[in-house]
Amino acid sequence: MYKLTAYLKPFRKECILGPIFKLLEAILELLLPTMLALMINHGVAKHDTSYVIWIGLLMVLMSILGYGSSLICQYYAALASQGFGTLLRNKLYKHISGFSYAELDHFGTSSLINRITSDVNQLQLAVAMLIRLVIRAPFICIGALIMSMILDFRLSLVLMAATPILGLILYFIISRSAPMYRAYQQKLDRIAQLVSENLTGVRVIRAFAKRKGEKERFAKASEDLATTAIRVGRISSLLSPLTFLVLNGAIIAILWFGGIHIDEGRLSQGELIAFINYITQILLALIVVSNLIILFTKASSCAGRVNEVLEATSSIVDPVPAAIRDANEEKDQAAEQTVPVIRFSHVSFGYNTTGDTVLEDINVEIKRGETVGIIGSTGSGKSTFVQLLPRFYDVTTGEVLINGINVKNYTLRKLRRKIGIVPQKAILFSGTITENIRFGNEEASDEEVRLAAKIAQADEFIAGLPDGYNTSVARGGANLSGGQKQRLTIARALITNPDILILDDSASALDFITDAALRRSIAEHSRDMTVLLISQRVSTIRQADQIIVLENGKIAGVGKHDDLLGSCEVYQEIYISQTTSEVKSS
Ligand SMILES: Nc1ncnc2c1ncn2[C@@H]1O[C@H](COP(=O)(O)OP(=O)(O)OP(=O)(O)O)[C@@H](O)[C@H]1O
Repeated sequence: MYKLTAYLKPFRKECILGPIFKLLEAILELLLPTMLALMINHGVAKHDTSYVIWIGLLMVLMSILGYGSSLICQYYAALASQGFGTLLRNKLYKHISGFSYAELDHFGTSSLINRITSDVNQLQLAVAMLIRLVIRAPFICIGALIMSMILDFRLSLVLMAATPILGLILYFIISRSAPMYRAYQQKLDRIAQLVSENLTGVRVIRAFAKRKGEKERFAKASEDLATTAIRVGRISSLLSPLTFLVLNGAIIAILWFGGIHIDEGRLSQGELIAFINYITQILLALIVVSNLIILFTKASSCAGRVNEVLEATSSIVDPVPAAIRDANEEKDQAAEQTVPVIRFSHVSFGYNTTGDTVLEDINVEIKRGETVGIIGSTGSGKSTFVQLLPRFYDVTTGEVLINGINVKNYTLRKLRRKIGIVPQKAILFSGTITENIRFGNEEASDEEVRLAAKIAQADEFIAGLPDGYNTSVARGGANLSGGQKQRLTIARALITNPDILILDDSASALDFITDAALRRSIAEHSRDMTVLLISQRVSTIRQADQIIVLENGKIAGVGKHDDLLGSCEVYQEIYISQTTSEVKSS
C-alpha cells in the first residue's frame, strides 16, 4: 500500500490539515467529560447555578467548534480521496492501454475492469478514512486513557488490563480474514467475467437454449462468492461484540471498584461519571479502530492487486533509438522495391499463457502489392501468424521483417500505421457510421470516408439507411447485420491507406458475390497495397498471387491455387471438402 502513497503527494495539504482539524475535534471531545465532572462537583453539588450555566455554555461552544473542525476535516478528506482515486484510475488506465496482448491475456479483461473500478474505490475509501479517523481514533483511545489515569490511576489499571485482551482479539480476526479478502476479490473477478461473457454472448446462449445452464453457472459462481463473503463476514462480525464484551466487563469492574473508591473518599461522583464517559469514548474509538483495521486489510489486498498491474510492464515496447535509426533507413525507396515487403524468417511462437508452440519454423516471403491467401483448419495458427506483424505478440524465436527491417526496430506507432488490420470479430463503437469509419483516420475528408465505404462494398447499404452516413451505430453495432459490420470495419482499415491490409476472415459473413466484388474493388483501388486474406473458403483466396497453407502451426504449402492442388495434400483436402459440400448443398 505504501507504494501508492505517491498518488497522495498532490494532496499533501489536505492530508496534513484534515487530520489536524480532526485532532482538534478529538481534543475538544476529550475535555468534555472533565468539564462535566467540574460541573457536577463544583456546580451541581454546591448548587451554584451560574457556574453550571457558564460551564454548560463553554461545553456547547466546544461542541460547535468540534463539529466545525470535523466538517472541515471531512471536506479535506473528500478532496484528497477523490483526487487520489482519480489519479490512480487514470494512471492505471494509461498503463493498461500500453499493455500488449500478452499482458491482457495474463490478467484477463474482467479482472482489469474490477481492479480499475472496485479496487480503486476501496482504496479511495481507505484514504478518506485514513484522513478522518486514523489519527483521531488512536488519539482518543490514548488521550482518554491518560485522562482516566489522571482522574484515578488505580482504577485506570482495569482499562490497561483489558488492552492485551483486545489486542489478541484483533490479531485473531485479522490473521484469519486477510487471506479471505484476496480470495473474495478473485471470485468477484470471476463473476465479472461471467457477466461479460453472458451479456456479449446473449444471442448465442439463447440460440443454443443454454440459458438454464448459464444461469446455473452464474448461480454457482455467485454462491461461491457469497460463501466466501459469509465466511469473512462471520469472522469480522465477531470484532464488535467481542470488543463490547471486554469493555463492558471493564465498565462493570470500574463501577464496582469506583464505588469502593467513592466510599473511601478517594473519588468524587463527578469523577466516576467522567471516568465512565472516558471508557465509553475508548470503547467507541476501539470499535472505529477495529473497523478501520478491517477496512485497511481489505484495502491492502486491493493495493496488492493494483500494484500487480502497475508493476507489469508491457512486453512489447518501442525500440532503443539506435534501432529506430535503422528502421528510418527504410526510407530508401529503392531498397523497399527490392526486398520483400514481409518476411518471416524461422519464426516460432507460443502464447505465454499456455506455453504450447503455435507456430513452428515459419519461413515466408511476400512481395509488395501481392494478394496473399492464408488458409488452414481452425486452430492452425492463421490469426496468430498475422498478429505477429503489428507486434500484437512478439515472436519466440526467429524474425519478422517488414521492408527488410525487423518489426522490433520500428516504433509501434510507425509500424502499426503501415498495417490496417480487420479482426475476425467486427467491433464497432457507439457513434455515427462516419465516426466509426473515421476512427482509422480522424483527418479523413467526407469524400475519403465515402471512397473507403465504396471499396468495402458498404456505400450501398449505408445509402439505404434512414440517416445515411449519419446513422447512429448502437453499442457494439447491435443495429447492424454481421456482414454490414464487417464491411464497416474493412472501410475503417482502408481509410488509413495502409501498406499492408490484413483481412482476418473478415468477409466470412458476406455472400459470394459481395465477397468477390470486395476483393476486386480492393485490387483495383490499391495496387501497391499488400493484402493478406485469411479465409476458410478456397473460393475467397483462389485468385491470390500466392496461398500459404497452414497446418498445426507449420507451413504445409505455399504457391498458387493450381500448383497447390497438385502438390499440397492439405490444400487438396480443404478444396475437395468444400467442392463436395457445395455440390451436396446445390
Ligand atoms: N490468446 C491466446 N492465448 C492462448 N492460446 C491461444 C490464444 N489465441 C489462440 N490460441 C491458440 O493458438 C492456436 C492457433 O490459434 P489461431 O487463432 O491462430 O488459429 P486460426 O487458424 O486463426 O483459427 P480460426 O480459423 O479458428 O480462427 C490455437 O490452438 C488456439 O487455441
